[in-house]
Amino acid sequence: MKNETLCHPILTIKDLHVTIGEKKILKNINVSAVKGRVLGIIGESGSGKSMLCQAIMQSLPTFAHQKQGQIFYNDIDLAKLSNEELRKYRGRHLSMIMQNPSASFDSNQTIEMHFHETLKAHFTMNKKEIRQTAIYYMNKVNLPNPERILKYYPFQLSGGMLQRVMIALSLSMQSKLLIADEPTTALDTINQKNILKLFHDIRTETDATIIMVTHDLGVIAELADDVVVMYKGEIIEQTNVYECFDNPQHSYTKKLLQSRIIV
Ligand SMILES: Nc1ncnc2c1ncn2[C@@H]1O[C@H](COP(=O)(O)OP(=O)(O)OP(=O)(O)O)[C@@H](O)[C@H]1O
Repeated sequence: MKNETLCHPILTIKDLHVTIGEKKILKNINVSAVKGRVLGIIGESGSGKSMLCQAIMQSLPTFAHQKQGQIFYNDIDLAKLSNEELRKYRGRHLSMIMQNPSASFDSNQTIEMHFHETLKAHFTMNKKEIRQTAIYYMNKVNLPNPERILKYYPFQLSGGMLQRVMIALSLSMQSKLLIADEPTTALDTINQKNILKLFHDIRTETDATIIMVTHDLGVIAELADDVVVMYKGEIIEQTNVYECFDNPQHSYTKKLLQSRIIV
């Protein structure tokens, strides 16, 4: 576990409420992510984990509304920024690996064009450097023959390959805060292990902050420094990873941990 006394929050969410119609999806969310540490988010399906990630990115679906609250990235409230201002933060500062990669690719653009658009927006790189960077990160996520994949359109790749391209794209921006919403669900076991090793390396070798949403308590045990447990749109437990496993407070957290032992 990284030393928490040396670190300060890069992200602070205060009193966040999100609704869909009359339904309260996120209620009174207060949480911080500390620089250089991994915050794991766990909770049953539908508890609001993805909505929380999207609220942080200020990319909630149009039918969901942030009713209240502040989302500070350092001392900037992201919820107060215009779309144009947000564009400056997305990329080098904040990026998100989503559960469903196909939704975030443009089917009319090759993978190379996606890298080009993304990297050009955040770095001063020429075409050759963009290509080299893309190949470097595609190798990191274990994609075979990256040179060939660059020429492909998203629909020519399998879900697992597209997921890895998305991870490569996100990593290529070297964001200060990386949000990974169940990044390995579309992957087979070998690639899951490889991606988790990659997150492990980012955690130990850089001062990036990672928010990792997962159903897998093994991933939490392996990667997380801090843990948030969500239940029906609320945070019911927030602690460091050792306390979470050794001394869970909430009955739901205890149930989660017990189910892991039984399985
Ligand atoms: N497309 C949608 N239309 C209507 N309501 C939705 C939609 N997506 C999510 N919700 C509502 O938002 C709540 C939170 O959903 P969210 O996707 O954040 O849960 P989650 O914890 O990420 O679940 P999972 O682990 O299955 O991904 C859900 O219970 C649901 O009521």
